[in-house]
Amino acid sequence: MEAPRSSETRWSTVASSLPVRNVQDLATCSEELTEETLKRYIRLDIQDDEVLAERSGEVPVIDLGKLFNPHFAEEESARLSFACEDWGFFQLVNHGIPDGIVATIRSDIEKFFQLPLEVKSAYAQLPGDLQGYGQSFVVSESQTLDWSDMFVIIAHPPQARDMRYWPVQPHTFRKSIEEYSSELMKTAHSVVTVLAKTLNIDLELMGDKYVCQYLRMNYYPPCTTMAEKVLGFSPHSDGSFLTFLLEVNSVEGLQIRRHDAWIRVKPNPNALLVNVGDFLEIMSNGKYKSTEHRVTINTNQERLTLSAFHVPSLDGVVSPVMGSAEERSLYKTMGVEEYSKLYMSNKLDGKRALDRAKLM
Ligand SMILES: O=C(O)CCC(=O)C(=O)O
Ligand SMILES: [Fe+2]
Repeated sequence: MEAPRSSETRWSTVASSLPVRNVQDLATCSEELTEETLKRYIRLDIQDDEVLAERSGEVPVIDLGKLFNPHFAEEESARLSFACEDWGFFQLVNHGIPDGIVATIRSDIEKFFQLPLEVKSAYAQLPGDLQGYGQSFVVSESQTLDWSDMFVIIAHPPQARDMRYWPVQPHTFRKSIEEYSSELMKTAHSVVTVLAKTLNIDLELMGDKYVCQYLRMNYYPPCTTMAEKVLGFSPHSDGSFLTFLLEVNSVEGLQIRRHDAWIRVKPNPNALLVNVGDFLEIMSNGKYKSTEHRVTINTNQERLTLSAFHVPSLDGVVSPVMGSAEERSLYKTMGVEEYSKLYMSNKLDGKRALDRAKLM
């Protein structure tokens, strides 16, 4: 066992979460699925939301190979820039992570969540820790709960890893996490290099070198009785710089907020779904948008995903970088740790952390 590292202890002061019932287990215990237990998950506010199913294929598709091919680079970079400005989301194809590595991590994640609860519980979150097997952040007894379980580890930088959370079952898991993580670091670096150019920001200033990578495996069990009244993940924007989502089993569920409605995202098994996080919105002075999104639940199919959050180092500071001397700064300069605390506490008072970073 390794000693806790400084970044881990620091994160522990950022957040602490209340323990709640395991959702995967609850979903399979039919005698427990009473109105009383389900009450904590029901949302009265989502039935009237407009969902535009017919637009699910519209998320921009960006080809990483083209971004580095002299024949296409200019045009593809412009499309990337448009995607970040107008959508805050894009499907990244030709992303360079070998098929075998993606296939193994997909099957390891499926196998992990199939393990008995007692086995998974060995990785339960320690009090105040963001890492481990458990639920999304819960701050009060009255908070509406998400219909999902998750498993979070820090994968990068290697010295920030806490091996107590690295699963030993299935036996290939540690290796597949390690490989996926390091391939994704390369892919992310390529994307950040192009984004820096589109924003005319020095790559050094993008903080890419000091980024931490959090891997969060999400399990959304089906809800046989009232799928349309619960959410797997309540609406939020990501407290990251960039997020890279791998849809592990291609079961639909993610929705993006767009023009006051929700757009369903059709899973693309060959792509990584990338989104702009709050820190990139701040750094680009609002040019690139950290878009709200949520996850809905199916009646009979489970959804599995892997989110990789690329977050600036807690020691860092994020400030808007202006394109010209005339441009007005729209966001405060925020310490990453200070912002992360705001982000974690926003469920308490319902105010978005990003709005509090705005200068108005
Ligand atoms: O699982 C998904 O589809 C989305 C997960 C997500 O939004 C997140 O992890 O921040
Ligand atoms: Fe998210």
